[in-house]
Amino acid sequence: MKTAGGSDEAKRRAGERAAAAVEDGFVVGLGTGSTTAHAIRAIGRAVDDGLEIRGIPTSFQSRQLALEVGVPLTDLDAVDGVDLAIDGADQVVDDRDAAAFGALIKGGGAAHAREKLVDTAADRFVVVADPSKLTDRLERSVPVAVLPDAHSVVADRIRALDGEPTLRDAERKDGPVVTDNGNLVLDCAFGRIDDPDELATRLSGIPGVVEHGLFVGVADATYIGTDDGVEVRRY
Ligand SMILES: O=C(CO)[C@H](O)[C@H](O)COP(=O)(O)O
Repeated sequence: MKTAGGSDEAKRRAGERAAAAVEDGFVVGLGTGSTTAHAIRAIGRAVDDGLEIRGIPTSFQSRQLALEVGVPLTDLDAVDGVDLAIDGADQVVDDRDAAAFGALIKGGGAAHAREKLVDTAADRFVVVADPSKLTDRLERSVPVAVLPDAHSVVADRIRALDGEPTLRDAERKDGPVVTDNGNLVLDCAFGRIDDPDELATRLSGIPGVVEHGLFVGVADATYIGTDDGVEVRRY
């Protein structure tokens, strides 16, 4: 599992703090990545101790981990709503004076399409992160999941928005990353993103784009694990 950036101890603190917010009877969105994995394991331990919840995984990875640790699973079609979603992020705007305070870039694990579906369906969406994810302005490449047939035309449209798209290569497989839903991923560098909301609208308007990794106005809070505690930002 990818663990780049930030200490695993900080990730564990953030994940376990979020898991502690899960209440009996909850339907919980289970995000993807190394930080959320700590939350899923903690939820699994709570289920062992009698907590009754159902989880909705956002990826093959989170589904497998949930099954391994005994978290009962369901899906969006089978529930009336999602009480809480817990998910990681690649960058989080942590400038209280910025209009985009709390905006995220996600998709480092190429799971952002299902993550956005589940995270936005939740009554409450909590981001779990370590301090390496915090930034004044978003500036990492934005993952854009595209229909396979559309990757070159979408890449042209990204260039027209002054972005530099790179088709994400797979590791230990020839060719590109193929997402859990059979899409390809363009990692799109835009430099510093001053208005993520506007960029998000433009990206969503490109035919062939399945979903992009800008999450603007979606998170309710971020739990930031540090080496000696957890800081909470509320939006
Ligand atoms: O968006 C994601 C997957 O698509 C992850 O949540 C994001 O990449 C953070 O992962 P990690 O907690 O391993 O740093």
